[in-house]
Amino acid sequence: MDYDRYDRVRAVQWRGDHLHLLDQRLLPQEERWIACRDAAEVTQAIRDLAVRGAPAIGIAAAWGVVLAAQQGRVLDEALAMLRAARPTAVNLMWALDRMKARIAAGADAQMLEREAQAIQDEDLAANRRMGGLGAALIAPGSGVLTHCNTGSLATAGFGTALGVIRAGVAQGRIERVYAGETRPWQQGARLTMYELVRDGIPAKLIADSAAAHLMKSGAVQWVIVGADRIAANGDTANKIGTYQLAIAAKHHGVKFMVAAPSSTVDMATASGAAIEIELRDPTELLGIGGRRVVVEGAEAWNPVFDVTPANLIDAIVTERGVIERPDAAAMSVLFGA
Ligand SMILES: CSC[C@H]1O[C@H](OP(=O)(O)O)[C@H](O)[C@@H]1O
Repeated sequence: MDYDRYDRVRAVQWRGDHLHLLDQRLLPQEERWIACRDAAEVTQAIRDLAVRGAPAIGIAAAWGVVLAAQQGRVLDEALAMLRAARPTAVNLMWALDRMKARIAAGADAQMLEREAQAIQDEDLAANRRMGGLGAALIAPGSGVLTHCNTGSLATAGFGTALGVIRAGVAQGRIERVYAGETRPWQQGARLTMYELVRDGIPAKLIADSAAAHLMKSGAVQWVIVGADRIAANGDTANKIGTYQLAIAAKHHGVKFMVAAPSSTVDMATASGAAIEIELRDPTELLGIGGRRVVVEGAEAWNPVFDVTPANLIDAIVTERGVIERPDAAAMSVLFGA
């Protein structure tokens, strides 16, 4: 199926001697691009969420290694700096481990450039494949709710959960799309709605706190989300708020789908209990759009991911295939023990 009309944003662009990033902190009000010219600048862009989204940060980090190689930097230091940029999305570590293996095999800067390009190209192909596999699970006439941003801005293009939604709309299976605003950083309000409006896909933004009420209304049959790390038993770390969506979905008989490439699967982590949850600066919670809304002197707790247990997930969709009712045994069939 031709999805090209749905896939025009490329937020991470390699330019031969620098990485060109669409600064996601400013969207949708401003489309500003930044140039990262060394591994330190790539690390800062990841840490500051100028580039974000599990696959996208892995891809950006891979290009950061290429810059370090081109500049004759100590590659182990560049790898360690990039790896420490954010703790939860395993795609970051997966991409860096893949670059490290090429370095250990004697790859020069040109060979590392080809490896980084392969990582980016494989992600786009995986998303296109996942879109079709996930959409096939959705009955015609369905409504879906998604959370955070899992589209072209979070990946090499097309998206993971948003890729399933794009494919489901293109196939006429999805009739209603709802996006949660996703406090505090508003990936849903600012980024997912930006992508859907550009695609011409009708969608309604909802407050995070309206999700259970929406499910109770019968308007949605699936909650479809991305992932930052899927443990060996299927427990899934994703944007904060995902866990409570899964609880509400179970209560209301709404199915719950996780869509993620195999680079998000971490078979070395036995369960969600072992996944490090990133805590970000509490000031991100004390304001909105850069304007403080909470009284001075107030404190905040700002975990930006949570873990949804596998028993609340109906399907994990990857480019290798679909795992329905995920558990350790089912995960090992596709990803090995
Ligand atoms: C396509 S996975 C995107 C994944 O990453 C997001 O987190 P962040 O915006 O903080 O990088 C969120 O968890 C999404 O599901």
